[in-house]
Amino acid sequence: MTGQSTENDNAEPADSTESTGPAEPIRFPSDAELMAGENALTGIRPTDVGAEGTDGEGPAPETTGDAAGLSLPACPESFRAGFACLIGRPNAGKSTLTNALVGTKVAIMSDRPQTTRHNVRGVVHRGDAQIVLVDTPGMHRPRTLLGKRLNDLVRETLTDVDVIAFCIPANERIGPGDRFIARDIAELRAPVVAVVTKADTVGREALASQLLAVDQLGDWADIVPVSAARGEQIDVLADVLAGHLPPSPPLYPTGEITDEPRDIMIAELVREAALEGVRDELPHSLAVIVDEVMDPRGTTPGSLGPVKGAGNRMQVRVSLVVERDSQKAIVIGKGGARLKEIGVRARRGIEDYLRRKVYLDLHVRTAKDWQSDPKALAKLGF
Ligand SMILES: Nc1nc2c(ncn2[C@@H]2O[C@H](COP(=O)(O)OP(=O)(O)OP(=O)(O)O)[C@@H](O)[C@H]2O)c(=O)[nH]1
Repeated sequence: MTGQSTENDNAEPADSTESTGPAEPIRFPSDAELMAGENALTGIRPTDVGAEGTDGEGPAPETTGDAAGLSLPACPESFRAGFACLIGRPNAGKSTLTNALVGTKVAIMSDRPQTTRHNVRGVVHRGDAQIVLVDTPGMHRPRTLLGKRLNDLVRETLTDVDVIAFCIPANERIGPGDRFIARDIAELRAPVVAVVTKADTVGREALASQLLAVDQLGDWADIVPVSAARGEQIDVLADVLAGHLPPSPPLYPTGEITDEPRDIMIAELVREAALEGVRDELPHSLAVIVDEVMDPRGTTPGSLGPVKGAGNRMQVRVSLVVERDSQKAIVIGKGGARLKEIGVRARRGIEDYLRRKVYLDLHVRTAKDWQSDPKALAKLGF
Protein backbone atom coordinates (compact mmCIF):
# COMPACT_ATOMS: atom_id res chain seq x y z
CA MET A 1 0.00 0.00 0.00
CA THR A 2 1.15 3.44 -0.75
CA GLY A 3 0.34 7.01 0.03
CA GLN A 4 -1.19 8.72 3.00
CA SER A 5 -4.74 8.76 1.73
CA THR A 6 -5.38 5.19 2.72
CA GLU A 7 -4.87 5.75 6.40
CA ASN A 8 -8.52 5.75 7.29
CA ASP A 9 -9.38 2.15 7.99
CA ASN A 10 -11.76 -0.27 9.62
CA ALA A 11 -9.23 -1.92 11.87
CA GLU A 12 -8.19 1.29 13.53
CA PRO A 13 -9.99 3.88 15.59
CA ALA A 14 -12.14 6.38 13.76
CA ASP A 15 -9.34 8.87 13.35
CA SER A 16 -9.83 9.78 9.75
CA THR A 17 -9.34 13.43 10.52
CA GLU A 18 -6.44 14.68 12.59
CA SER A 19 -8.53 17.28 14.37
CA THR A 20 -11.11 15.04 15.99
CA GLY A 21 -9.04 14.42 19.12
CA PRO A 22 -8.51 11.06 20.75
CA ALA A 23 -10.62 8.43 19.04
CA GLU A 24 -12.08 5.33 20.59
CA PRO A 25 -11.13 1.85 19.52
CA ILE A 26 -13.69 -0.04 17.48
CA ARG A 27 -16.61 -0.70 19.75
CA PHE A 28 -19.04 -3.54 19.42
CA PRO A 29 -22.63 -2.66 20.02
CA SER A 30 -24.17 -3.55 23.36
CA ASP A 31 -27.44 -5.49 23.45
CA ALA A 32 -29.31 -2.25 24.07
CA GLU A 33 -27.64 -0.60 21.10
CA LEU A 34 -28.41 -3.58 18.95
CA MET A 35 -32.07 -3.28 19.85
CA ALA A 36 -31.97 0.45 19.13
CA GLY A 37 -30.17 -0.31 15.88
CA GLU A 38 -32.87 -2.77 14.93
CA ASN A 39 -35.55 -0.09 15.22
CA ALA A 40 -33.45 2.60 13.70
CA LEU A 41 -32.72 0.42 10.70
CA THR A 42 -36.13 0.96 9.22
CA GLY A 43 -35.88 3.26 6.29
CA ILE A 44 -32.10 3.41 6.17
CA ARG A 45 -30.53 1.87 3.14
CA PRO A 46 -27.15 0.19 3.55
CA THR A 47 -25.76 2.61 0.97
CA ASP A 48 -26.64 5.59 3.17
CA VAL A 49 -24.00 4.69 5.70
CA GLY A 50 -20.81 2.74 5.95
CA ALA A 51 -17.11 3.48 5.82
CA GLU A 52 -17.63 6.68 3.84
CA GLY A 53 -19.63 8.05 6.74
CA THR A 54 -16.51 9.21 8.54
CA ASP A 55 -15.03 10.85 5.47
CA GLY A 56 -17.91 13.14 4.63
CA GLU A 57 -18.32 16.74 5.64
CA GLY A 58 -21.11 16.22 8.12
CA PRO A 59 -21.28 13.69 10.92
CA ALA A 60 -22.16 10.08 10.07
CA PRO A 61 -25.82 9.20 10.69
CA GLU A 62 -25.85 8.72 14.43
CA THR A 63 -28.64 6.23 14.61
CA THR A 64 -26.72 3.52 12.84
CA GLY A 65 -23.04 4.43 12.87
CA ASP A 66 -20.70 3.26 15.59
CA ALA A 67 -17.33 4.65 16.57
CA ALA A 68 -15.73 3.24 13.43
CA GLY A 69 -18.39 4.56 11.08
CA LEU A 70 -19.72 1.04 10.59
CA SER A 71 -23.40 0.32 10.52
CA LEU A 72 -25.85 -2.44 11.19
CA PRO A 73 -27.26 -3.59 7.87
CA ALA A 74 -30.94 -3.25 7.08
CA CYS A 75 -32.66 -6.59 7.37
CA PRO A 76 -35.90 -8.27 6.38
CA GLU A 77 -38.09 -9.89 9.06
CA SER A 78 -36.93 -13.34 8.01
CA PHE A 79 -33.29 -12.45 8.71
CA ARG A 80 -31.23 -15.02 10.59
CA ALA A 81 -28.06 -14.47 12.58
CA GLY A 82 -25.94 -16.52 14.92
CA PHE A 83 -22.73 -18.35 15.60
CA ALA A 84 -21.20 -21.16 13.60
CA CYS A 85 -18.11 -23.03 14.63
CA LEU A 86 -15.73 -24.86 12.33
CA ILE A 87 -14.09 -27.84 13.95
CA GLY A 88 -12.00 -30.72 12.72
CA ARG A 89 -8.67 -32.29 13.28
CA PRO A 90 -5.51 -30.28 12.61
CA ASN A 91 -4.91 -29.48 8.94
CA ALA A 92 -8.51 -30.24 7.99
CA GLY A 93 -8.79 -26.91 6.17
CA LYS A 94 -10.76 -24.91 8.75
CA SER A 95 -8.81 -21.66 8.46
CA THR A 96 -8.84 -21.73 4.67
CA LEU A 97 -12.58 -22.37 4.71
CA THR A 98 -13.15 -19.53 7.18
CA ASN A 99 -11.29 -17.22 4.85
CA ALA A 100 -13.22 -18.45 1.82
CA LEU A 101 -16.54 -17.93 3.60
CA VAL A 102 -15.67 -14.49 4.89
CA GLY A 103 -13.92 -13.52 1.69
CA THR A 104 -10.81 -12.10 3.26
CA LYS A 105 -7.86 -13.36 5.18
CA VAL A 106 -8.70 -13.57 8.87
CA ALA A 107 -7.01 -16.69 10.16
CA ILE A 108 -3.48 -17.92 9.88
CA MET A 109 -2.99 -20.56 7.21
CA SER A 110 -0.30 -23.14 7.29
CA ASP A 111 0.49 -26.54 5.86
CA ARG A 112 1.41 -27.76 9.32
CA PRO A 113 -1.04 -28.69 12.06
CA GLN A 114 -2.09 -26.53 14.96
CA THR A 115 -1.13 -23.10 13.87
CA THR A 116 -4.45 -21.58 14.88
CA ARG A 117 -4.05 -20.91 18.55
CA HIS A 118 -6.86 -18.47 19.09
CA ASN A 119 -10.51 -18.42 18.27
CA VAL A 120 -10.66 -16.26 15.20
CA ARG A 121 -14.06 -14.99 14.21
CA GLY A 122 -15.08 -13.79 10.83
CA VAL A 123 -18.51 -12.48 9.92
CA VAL A 124 -20.25 -13.63 6.74
CA HIS A 125 -22.65 -10.89 5.65
CA ARG A 126 -25.50 -11.97 3.41
CA GLY A 127 -28.77 -10.44 2.37
CA ASP A 128 -30.73 -13.01 4.37
CA ALA A 129 -28.36 -13.88 7.20
CA GLN A 130 -25.27 -13.07 9.13
CA ILE A 131 -23.03 -15.97 10.12
CA VAL A 132 -20.50 -15.28 12.83
CA LEU A 133 -17.79 -17.86 12.31
CA VAL A 134 -15.66 -19.15 15.10
CA ASP A 135 -12.53 -20.87 13.94
CA THR A 136 -11.07 -23.03 16.67
CA PRO A 137 -7.70 -24.65 17.17
CA GLY A 138 -7.59 -28.19 15.82
CA MET A 139 -9.18 -30.70 18.18
CA HIS A 140 -6.77 -33.46 19.06
CA ARG A 141 -5.74 -35.81 21.84
CA PRO A 142 -3.84 -33.65 24.34
CA ARG A 143 -0.16 -34.46 24.76
CA THR A 144 1.03 -31.30 26.45
CA LEU A 145 -0.56 -28.83 28.80
CA LEU A 146 -0.95 -26.51 25.83
CA GLY A 147 -2.84 -29.25 23.99
CA LYS A 148 -5.19 -29.70 26.92
CA ARG A 149 -5.90 -25.99 27.17
CA LEU A 150 -6.62 -25.83 23.45
CA ASN A 151 -9.15 -28.64 23.78
CA ASP A 152 -10.83 -26.93 26.73
CA LEU A 153 -11.07 -23.80 24.63
CA VAL A 154 -12.71 -25.71 21.79
CA ARG A 155 -15.28 -27.32 24.07
CA GLU A 156 -16.11 -24.01 25.72
CA THR A 157 -16.77 -22.54 22.29
CA LEU A 158 -18.91 -25.45 21.13
CA THR A 159 -21.41 -25.28 23.96
CA ASP A 160 -22.45 -21.85 22.86
CA VAL A 161 -22.88 -21.93 19.08
CA ASP A 162 -25.95 -22.37 16.88
CA VAL A 163 -24.44 -24.72 14.33
CA ILE A 164 -21.23 -26.71 14.09
CA ALA A 165 -19.39 -27.45 10.85
CA PHE A 166 -17.27 -30.58 11.24
CA CYS A 167 -14.50 -30.46 8.60
CA ILE A 168 -13.14 -33.71 7.21
CA PRO A 169 -10.66 -33.62 4.34
CA ALA A 170 -11.70 -35.44 1.16
CA ASN A 171 -8.19 -36.70 0.59
CA GLU A 172 -7.52 -38.41 3.92
CA ARG A 173 -9.02 -41.57 5.31
CA ILE A 174 -11.31 -41.10 8.27
CA GLY A 175 -9.16 -41.93 11.26
CA PRO A 176 -9.22 -42.13 15.05
CA GLY A 177 -8.88 -38.33 15.24
CA ASP A 178 -12.13 -37.84 13.33
CA ARG A 179 -13.93 -40.54 15.35
CA PHE A 180 -12.71 -38.89 18.57
CA ILE A 181 -14.27 -35.59 17.51
CA ALA A 182 -17.45 -37.24 16.15
CA ARG A 183 -18.02 -38.93 19.52
CA ASP A 184 -17.32 -35.71 21.38
CA ILE A 185 -19.74 -33.57 19.43
CA ALA A 186 -22.56 -36.13 19.41
CA GLU A 187 -23.48 -34.89 22.90
CA LEU A 188 -23.83 -31.23 21.93
CA ARG A 189 -27.17 -29.53 21.38
CA ALA A 190 -26.21 -27.71 18.17
CA PRO A 191 -26.87 -29.35 14.77
CA VAL A 192 -23.70 -30.56 13.08
CA VAL A 193 -23.06 -30.11 9.36
CA ALA A 194 -20.38 -32.44 8.04
CA VAL A 195 -18.15 -30.59 5.58
CA VAL A 196 -15.95 -32.62 3.28
CA THR A 197 -13.12 -30.17 2.60
CA LYS A 198 -10.47 -30.04 -0.16
CA ALA A 199 -12.87 -31.67 -2.62
CA ASP A 200 -10.60 -30.50 -5.46
CA THR A 201 -7.87 -32.91 -4.36
CA VAL A 202 -9.73 -36.09 -5.31
CA GLY A 203 -11.70 -37.47 -8.26
CA ARG A 204 -15.46 -37.94 -8.37
CA GLU A 205 -15.41 -41.55 -7.23
CA ALA A 206 -13.10 -40.94 -4.30
CA LEU A 207 -15.26 -37.99 -3.28
CA ALA A 208 -18.41 -40.09 -3.46
CA SER A 209 -16.92 -42.82 -1.28
CA GLN A 210 -15.65 -40.24 1.22
CA LEU A 211 -19.14 -38.73 1.41
CA LEU A 212 -20.48 -42.21 2.12
CA ALA A 213 -17.87 -42.84 4.81
CA VAL A 214 -18.65 -39.47 6.41
CA ASP A 215 -22.36 -40.28 6.35
CA GLN A 216 -21.65 -43.44 8.34
CA LEU A 217 -19.49 -41.60 10.86
CA GLY A 218 -22.36 -39.85 12.64
CA ASP A 219 -25.77 -38.28 12.60
CA TRP A 220 -25.37 -35.11 10.54
CA ALA A 221 -27.85 -32.36 9.80
CA ASP A 222 -26.31 -32.08 6.31
CA ILE A 223 -23.22 -33.17 4.41
CA VAL A 224 -21.59 -30.63 2.09
CA PRO A 225 -18.45 -31.14 -0.01
CA VAL A 226 -16.47 -27.93 -0.60
CA SER A 227 -13.24 -26.70 -2.11
CA ALA A 228 -12.10 -23.56 -0.35
CA ALA A 229 -9.08 -23.40 -2.65
CA ARG A 230 -11.28 -23.17 -5.74
CA GLY A 231 -14.16 -21.38 -4.05
CA GLU A 232 -16.51 -24.22 -4.97
CA GLN A 233 -19.68 -24.91 -2.97
CA ILE A 234 -18.81 -22.14 -0.51
CA ASP A 235 -22.16 -20.42 -1.10
CA VAL A 236 -23.97 -23.73 -0.69
CA LEU A 237 -22.29 -24.25 2.66
CA ALA A 238 -23.13 -20.68 3.70
CA ASP A 239 -26.78 -21.36 2.76
CA VAL A 240 -26.84 -24.54 4.82
CA LEU A 241 -25.19 -22.92 7.84
CA ALA A 242 -27.48 -19.89 7.62
CA GLY A 243 -30.49 -22.24 7.57
CA HIS A 244 -29.55 -23.49 11.02
CA LEU A 245 -29.31 -20.04 12.60
CA PRO A 246 -32.15 -18.57 14.66
CA PRO A 247 -34.23 -15.65 13.40
CA SER A 248 -32.40 -12.58 14.62
CA PRO A 249 -31.39 -9.13 13.47
CA PRO A 250 -27.72 -8.79 12.48
CA LEU A 251 -25.30 -9.09 15.37
CA TYR A 252 -22.45 -7.17 13.82
CA PRO A 253 -22.11 -4.00 11.79
CA THR A 254 -21.61 -4.31 8.02
CA GLY A 255 -18.01 -4.39 6.96
CA GLU A 256 -16.86 -5.92 10.21
CA ILE A 257 -14.56 -8.71 9.13
CA THR A 258 -13.11 -9.92 12.38
CA ASP A 259 -13.38 -8.92 16.00
CA GLU A 260 -10.03 -10.42 16.86
CA PRO A 261 -8.15 -8.04 19.07
CA ARG A 262 -5.65 -6.22 16.90
CA ASP A 263 -2.66 -7.63 18.72
CA ILE A 264 -3.72 -11.24 18.24
CA MET A 265 -4.07 -10.62 14.53
CA ILE A 266 -0.62 -9.04 14.42
CA ALA A 267 0.82 -12.00 16.36
CA GLU A 268 -0.77 -14.45 13.92
CA LEU A 269 0.67 -12.60 10.93
CA VAL A 270 4.15 -12.63 12.47
CA ARG A 271 3.84 -16.31 13.36
CA GLU A 272 2.79 -17.17 9.83
CA ALA A 273 5.77 -15.29 8.41
CA ALA A 274 8.14 -16.87 10.92
CA LEU A 275 7.02 -20.43 10.17
CA GLU A 276 7.36 -19.99 6.41
CA GLY A 277 9.97 -22.43 5.17
CA VAL A 278 11.00 -23.78 8.60
CA ARG A 279 7.87 -25.59 9.75
CA ASP A 280 9.74 -28.87 10.13
CA GLU A 281 12.34 -27.35 12.41
CA LEU A 282 9.90 -25.22 14.39
CA PRO A 283 6.76 -27.28 14.66
CA HIS A 284 4.85 -25.95 17.66
CA SER A 285 7.63 -24.37 19.65
CA LEU A 286 7.13 -20.84 18.47
CA ALA A 287 5.09 -18.33 20.43
CA VAL A 288 4.59 -14.75 19.38
CA ILE A 289 3.98 -11.88 21.79
CA VAL A 290 3.06 -8.39 20.73
CA ASP A 291 4.98 -6.25 23.22
CA GLU A 292 3.88 -2.83 22.10
CA VAL A 293 1.90 -1.07 19.41
CA MET A 294 2.29 2.69 19.29
CA ASP A 295 0.64 5.16 17.02
CA PRO A 296 2.85 8.20 16.43
CA ARG A 297 -0.30 10.24 15.85
CA GLY A 298 -1.17 9.57 19.47
CA THR A 299 -4.71 8.40 18.87
CA THR A 300 -4.39 4.81 20.04
CA PRO A 301 -5.18 4.11 23.70
CA GLY A 302 -1.91 3.51 25.53
CA SER A 303 0.05 5.33 22.87
CA LEU A 304 3.06 7.26 24.03
CA GLY A 305 2.46 9.95 21.48
CA PRO A 306 4.64 11.08 18.59
CA VAL A 307 7.87 9.17 17.97
CA LYS A 308 10.66 11.32 16.61
CA GLY A 309 11.51 10.47 13.02
CA ALA A 310 8.79 7.82 12.75
CA GLY A 311 6.57 9.74 10.38
CA ASN A 312 3.08 8.32 10.48
CA ARG A 313 4.20 4.70 10.80
CA MET A 314 2.62 2.53 13.48
CA GLN A 315 5.40 1.29 15.76
CA VAL A 316 4.94 -2.43 16.37
CA ARG A 317 7.27 -4.38 18.67
CA VAL A 318 6.97 -8.14 18.69
CA SER A 319 8.82 -10.96 20.46
CA LEU A 320 9.29 -14.37 18.91
CA VAL A 321 9.67 -16.89 21.72
CA VAL A 322 11.27 -20.27 21.09
CA GLU A 323 12.17 -23.13 23.44
CA ARG A 324 15.82 -23.71 22.57
CA ASP A 325 18.85 -21.70 21.46
CA SER A 326 19.12 -23.90 18.37
CA GLN A 327 15.63 -22.76 17.35
CA LYS A 328 16.60 -19.18 18.01
CA ALA A 329 19.46 -19.60 15.53
CA ILE A 330 17.03 -20.96 12.94
CA VAL A 331 14.70 -18.01 13.32
CA ILE A 332 17.52 -15.45 13.10
CA GLY A 333 19.35 -17.18 10.24
CA LYS A 334 22.83 -16.51 8.94
CA GLY A 335 23.79 -12.93 9.66
CA GLY A 336 20.16 -12.20 10.59
CA ALA A 337 18.99 -12.88 7.02
CA ARG A 338 15.94 -14.99 7.96
CA LEU A 339 14.77 -12.60 10.62
CA LYS A 340 14.95 -9.82 8.07
CA GLU A 341 12.82 -11.85 5.64
CA ILE A 342 10.31 -12.60 8.40
CA GLY A 343 10.17 -8.89 9.20
CA VAL A 344 9.52 -7.87 5.60
CA ARG A 345 6.83 -10.51 5.08
CA ALA A 346 5.12 -9.86 8.41
CA ARG A 347 5.23 -6.10 7.95
CA ARG A 348 3.46 -6.36 4.60
CA GLY A 349 0.72 -8.47 6.18
CA ILE A 350 0.33 -6.07 9.11
CA GLU A 351 0.23 -3.05 6.81
CA ASP A 352 -2.49 -4.71 4.74
CA TYR A 353 -4.42 -5.47 7.88
CA LEU A 354 -4.02 -2.09 9.59
CA ARG A 355 -4.07 -0.18 6.31
CA ARG A 356 -1.26 1.88 7.73
CA LYS A 357 2.45 2.09 7.17
CA VAL A 358 4.20 0.10 9.89
CA TYR A 359 7.62 0.02 11.50
CA LEU A 360 8.06 -3.54 12.77
CA ASP A 361 10.63 -4.38 15.40
CA LEU A 362 11.19 -8.12 15.98
CA HIS A 363 13.03 -9.69 18.92
CA VAL A 364 13.85 -13.36 19.34
CA ARG A 365 13.92 -14.79 22.85
CA THR A 366 14.34 -18.25 24.36
CA ALA A 367 11.94 -19.43 27.08
CA LYS A 368 12.75 -23.02 27.90
CA ASP A 369 9.84 -25.51 27.68
CA TRP A 370 7.20 -22.80 27.57
CA GLN A 371 4.63 -25.27 26.26
CA SER A 372 4.58 -27.27 29.50
CA ASP A 373 5.13 -24.44 31.96
CA PRO A 374 1.84 -23.05 33.31
CA LYS A 375 3.46 -19.72 34.21
CA ALA A 376 4.96 -19.28 30.78
CA LEU A 377 1.64 -20.25 29.17
CA ALA A 378 -0.24 -17.73 31.27
CA LYS A 379 2.24 -15.05 30.23
CA LEU A 380 1.71 -15.99 26.61
CA GLY A 381 -2.03 -15.65 27.02
CA PHE A 382 -3.11 -19.31 27.05
N1 LIG B 1 -6.16 -28.33 -2.40
C1 LIG B 1 -6.72 -27.75 -1.34
N2 LIG B 1 -5.98 -27.50 -0.25
C2 LIG B 1 -6.58 -26.93 0.81
C3 LIG B 1 -7.96 -26.59 0.80
N3 LIG B 1 -8.27 -26.06 2.00
C4 LIG B 1 -7.13 -26.07 2.72
N4 LIG B 1 -6.11 -26.59 2.03
C5 LIG B 1 -4.71 -26.74 2.47
O1 LIG B 1 -4.67 -27.60 3.60
C6 LIG B 1 -3.71 -27.15 4.56
C7 LIG B 1 -4.35 -26.93 5.90
O2 LIG B 1 -5.31 -25.90 5.79
P1 LIG B 1 -5.71 -24.98 7.04
O3 LIG B 1 -6.83 -24.13 6.59
O4 LIG B 1 -4.51 -24.32 7.62
O5 LIG B 1 -6.21 -26.10 8.05
P2 LIG B 1 -6.72 -25.96 9.56
O6 LIG B 1 -7.73 -27.01 9.76
O7 LIG B 1 -7.13 -24.56 9.84
O8 LIG B 1 -5.41 -26.31 10.34
P3 LIG B 1 -5.02 -26.04 11.89
O9 LIG B 1 -4.86 -24.56 12.04
O10 LIG B 1 -3.76 -26.78 11.98
O11 LIG B 1 -6.10 -26.62 12.71
C8 LIG B 1 -3.09 -25.87 3.96
O12 LIG B 1 -1.89 -26.22 3.32
C9 LIG B 1 -4.13 -25.43 2.95
O13 LIG B 1 -3.57 -24.73 1.87
C10 LIG B 1 -8.72 -26.86 -0.41
O14 LIG B 1 -9.92 -26.59 -0.54
N5 LIG B 1 -8.04 -27.45 -1.42
